[in-house]
Amino acid sequence: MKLLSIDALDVAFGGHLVLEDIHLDLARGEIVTIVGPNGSGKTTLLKSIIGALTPRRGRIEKASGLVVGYVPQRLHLDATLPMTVSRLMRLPRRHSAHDIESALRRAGVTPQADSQINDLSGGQFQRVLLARALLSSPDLLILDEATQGLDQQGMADFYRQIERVRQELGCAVLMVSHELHVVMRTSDRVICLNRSICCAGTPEGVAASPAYRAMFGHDDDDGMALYRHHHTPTSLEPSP
Ligand SMILES: Nc1ncnc2c1ncn2[C@@H]1O[C@H](COP(=O)(O)OP(=O)(O)OP(=O)(O)O)[C@@H](O)[C@H]1O
Repeated sequence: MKLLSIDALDVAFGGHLVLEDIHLDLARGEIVTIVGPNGSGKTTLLKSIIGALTPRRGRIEKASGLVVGYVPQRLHLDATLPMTVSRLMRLPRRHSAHDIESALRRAGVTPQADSQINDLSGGQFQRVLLARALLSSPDLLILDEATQGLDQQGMADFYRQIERVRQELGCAVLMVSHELHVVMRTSDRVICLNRSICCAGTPEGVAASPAYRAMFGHDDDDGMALYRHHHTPTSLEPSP
């Protein structure tokens, strides 16, 4: 069943067309990653899906009652204002202490509810944002560069957590990432965006496509080696 169907979508800022003729379907339970250079329209596409931007043309159809959880690219918090984990989790809606605790656990982080946000590591903070998006038990989880600022290990751990969440909730995941090597291991499908969709398909198919190679060169060779290991149980498994 389709959760989301995007048809002939154009989005413009002023007279400047940022997304052109986007067609995209999402099914329950799949992990789809959008890759593309800076300014290629990735965030604009996610914001259009959550309804924060109005398209110039085209349609975005959502399954009836679709619940979307959104982890934004950045969350600017005033470092001088005290803010506890519990308070952040209750913005903008109140949730029970039990629900907050189970969302944090599901996101793989267990800070004390009265811990200060400013005292969390980058990885813990990203997981608190993920937990916040999980509070509504989403059918579709949307993440915009959720691993920005994390080191390689933190990133790999974070994406493993996303796979666990997908398994537990059965939700679809649509995410933007610049981490090509991790994307290749985690995603069912990759969409390569540069104002319009240049290529799309399985990670291996996209990585082999001329459009993708023209955009990203061959920097992903290590990542593809890891990816192949991942899918070839007889060869060496990638190191965690
Ligand atoms: N609110 C806005 N007003 C005007 N132009 C905008 C606005 N938001 C985005 N843009 C422009 O739209 C284009 C696409 O931006 P977008 O943030 O979607 O790209 P992106 O692929 O997510 O980039 P990055 O990888 O750097 O995050 C850019 O040229 C950007 O300057």
